[in-house]
Amino acid sequence: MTSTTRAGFVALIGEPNAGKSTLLNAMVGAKVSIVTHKVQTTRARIRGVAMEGDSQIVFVDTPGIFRPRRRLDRAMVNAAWGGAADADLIVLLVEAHRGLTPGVRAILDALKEREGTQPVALAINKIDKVKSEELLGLTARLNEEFEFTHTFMISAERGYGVADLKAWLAGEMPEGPWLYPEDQIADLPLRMIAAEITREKLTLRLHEELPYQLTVETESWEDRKDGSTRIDQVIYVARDGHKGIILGKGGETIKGISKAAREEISAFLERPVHLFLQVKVRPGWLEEAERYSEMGLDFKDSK
Ligand SMILES: Nc1nc2c(ncn2[C@@H]2O[C@H](COP(=O)(O)OP(=O)(O)OP(=O)(O)O)[C@@H](O)[C@H]2O)c(=O)[nH]1
Repeated sequence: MTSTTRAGFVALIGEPNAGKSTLLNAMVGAKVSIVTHKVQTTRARIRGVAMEGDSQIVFVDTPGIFRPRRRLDRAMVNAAWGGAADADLIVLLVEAHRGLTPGVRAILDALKEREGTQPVALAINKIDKVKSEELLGLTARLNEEFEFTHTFMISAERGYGVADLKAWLAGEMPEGPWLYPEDQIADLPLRMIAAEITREKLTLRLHEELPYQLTVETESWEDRKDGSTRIDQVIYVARDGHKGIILGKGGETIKGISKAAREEISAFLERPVHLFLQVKVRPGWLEEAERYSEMGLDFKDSK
């Protein structure tokens, strides 16, 4: 008998400090932990990919959903809900010892407006901090407020209940082919951030000259024994003329972009980086736009 593969997106939401990063690391593995605390400064939304049996679970980021402070954050709020809206499933993380705070209430209100769009599971985290009677009371109260598909009681830090949650998520993912090749999973958030940095440098350098139909993909990633990382990226444009703009006279423009991007990626990874950029014309780019938005990169609002 052949087994069926499953793949889908899960949005982990909750107040700051609820334990999202800790839970993510517990489900995905250590590599993401380097990224997660810095990832909010980027617009890349994929925080990690977990495999469980034949299921691939892609965790999407929801940066700063509930406390927009600056204008930039506003855009992130939209992006964040975008992430949640595209997700097959939402997991709301609530801290056991803090319970139904005004922040959690605000999230529940937002969820209620979207009720029915997708299943929402409740994960009460940090259960190591409370007594079981309190936990039962809180579970009941939260379930009165919102109709959760399922309630989990976990300690992300100690690992209690994490395997159950992960197994359940795996079973809830829609049937379909995996979204990412298995050998790229560990690096995926890094790959996306690196691509996003290069894209940002293109934007800064080219301003309004920047072709709207443009995308950056990290094609290969190699952590070398000498402690450096080799990254190959392709900048895809829709027309030949766009390629010329990006290269600049004698390749001056792309050189400048490459240097700026390399420095920032290197600072981000905290290791030396060798960055190789290539510009390719891909006329069918627009038709593929859908694919990129699936990957969590939203080109429309970044013009
Ligand atoms: N006692 C206890 N502490 C936990 C548990 N899970 C996470 N923490 C702690 O809670 C704090 C916040 O955890 P994070 O994973 O950074 O929370 P977050 O939701 O990603 O926070 P933001 O990045 O601010 O949104 C850290 O100090 C964790 O060690 C748990 O199950 N039990």
